[in-house]
Amino acid sequence: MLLHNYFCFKPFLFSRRMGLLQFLKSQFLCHLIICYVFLVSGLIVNLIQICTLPLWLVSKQLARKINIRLAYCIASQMVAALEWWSGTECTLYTDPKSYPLYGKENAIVVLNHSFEIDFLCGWTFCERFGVLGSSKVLAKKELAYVPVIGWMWYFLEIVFCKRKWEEDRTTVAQSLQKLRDYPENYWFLLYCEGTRFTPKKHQFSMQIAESKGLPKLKYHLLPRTKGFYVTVQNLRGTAAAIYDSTLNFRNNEVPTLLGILNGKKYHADLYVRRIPLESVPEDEAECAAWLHKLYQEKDGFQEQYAQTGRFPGPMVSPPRRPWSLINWLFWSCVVLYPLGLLIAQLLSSGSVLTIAAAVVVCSAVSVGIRWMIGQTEIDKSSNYGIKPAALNNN
Ligand SMILES: CC/C=C\C/C=C\C/C=C\C/C=C\C/C=C\C/C=C\CCC(=O)SCCNC(=O)CCNC(=O)[C@H](O)C(C)(C)COP(=O)(O)OP(=O)(O)OC[C@H]1O[C@@H](n2cnc3c(N)ncnc32)[C@H](O)[C@@H]1OP(=O)(O)O
Ligand SMILES: CCCCCCCC/C=C\CCCCCCCC(=O)OC[C@@H](O)COP(=O)(O)O
Repeated sequence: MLLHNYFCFKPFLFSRRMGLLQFLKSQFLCHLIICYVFLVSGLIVNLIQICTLPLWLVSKQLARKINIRLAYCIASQMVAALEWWSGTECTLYTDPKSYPLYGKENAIVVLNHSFEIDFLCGWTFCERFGVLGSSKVLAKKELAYVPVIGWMWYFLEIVFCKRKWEEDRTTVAQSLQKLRDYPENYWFLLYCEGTRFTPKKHQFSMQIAESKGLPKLKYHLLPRTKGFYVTVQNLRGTAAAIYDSTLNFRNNEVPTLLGILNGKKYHADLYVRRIPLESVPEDEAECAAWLHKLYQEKDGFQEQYAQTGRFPGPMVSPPRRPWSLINWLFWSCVVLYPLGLLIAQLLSSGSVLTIAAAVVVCSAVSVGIRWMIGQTEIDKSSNYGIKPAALNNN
């Protein structure tokens, strides 16, 4: 019961209306198994990543390729939870001429930051276009310390920022330069809003828009232009295009990672416009103005979605691939078999002390995972964007 409360799930009673599978998906034991597989296999992968360190000195490109596959082992488990466990559907609205290029070139993805699982939907599209292991992001530094994902990112050469421009201007540019000879295609994700959308942050950022004489946005925070400019300048000649991506969910749903774990099915719609990188101005002020205009257009697309329930352009549903499920089944076998043996041994030992110790370890794992899930929750979002930079409690 204690463990159950940590996960804050609504108690489910098996009713005739609810299928057996749906009932199973809502069970705490299933969640515990999924989280256990994720955590233990993730830590094993982190350990293997550490073992690749000497290889970086001998063959950097080989070390990168190995780490791309290792990262896939972790990230695709979360994608499997979304597409195979919860059955969430992902529809793409895009120009059919651009479609064949997705996954075949390096690109900078500009995405709205309004949903707790927007990063996971991004990952799902990465998986479907074969760039999941290599995908990158400009992430806040705090995420580097999150076990499994944050540690994996270190080996993936993810670009971290402190959201303090005086410090970021050199470190971000240096990290981006290192990606110029990356051996496989990647998408570099940039949340130009810099933080997740909340009504308070929106109000604050619109005051800034007003003070700058910029039109107000209804569905986005005012974009930060410096990270965009530095990314475009440093990836020019390497990235072919900007993928301007606007995400929303059907039926005004507010998706969460806990919902996914609970087997709740959502329907994500993503509108993507491919914009050749050469059409982004090289001059910093013009580049900033270009980004502000882009966000005004994105706001228009969200307005259209709110009014009509769809984005412009033709729809396609890139098919889900079996690899994320196969990867999950593989890691389940690897880590559940020894766990089964251990539990059998524990029970046959009959030692109350050992069983109590096992329960304590199990509770600690649950609390750890709950903290990790908390990183995705908007009500635990930082104060960034509502206070002067010096007072930020990231
Ligand atoms: C076909 C399919 C296509 C697509 C599929 C979709 C996606 C898949 C792609 C890839 C997936 C890969 C990975 C996904 C996995 C996980 C990702 C998870 C999470 C990571 C996300 C984060 O951590 S977001 C937070 C970190 N990132 C950023 O902040 C990026 C944006 N920020 C910037 O660019 C900033 O400029 C900065 C960080 C570089 C520097 O920060 P600083 O605070 O110092 O900012 P500025 O100097 O820019 O700020 C001052 C200027 O901003 C104006 N402004 C606007 N609003 C405010 C406000 N509320 N408060 C204060 N200031 C504000 C201000 O006026 C200043 O303007 P100037 O004109 O003076 O610049
Ligand atoms: C197989 C399923 C396993 C389920 C258990 C998964 C446990 C969760 C694991 C890792 C969670 C960490 C993921 C990191 C991604 C968080 C993305 C994010 O949204 O970051 C917020 C950042 O942009 C802005 O931060 P603020 O809004 O300023 O604060």
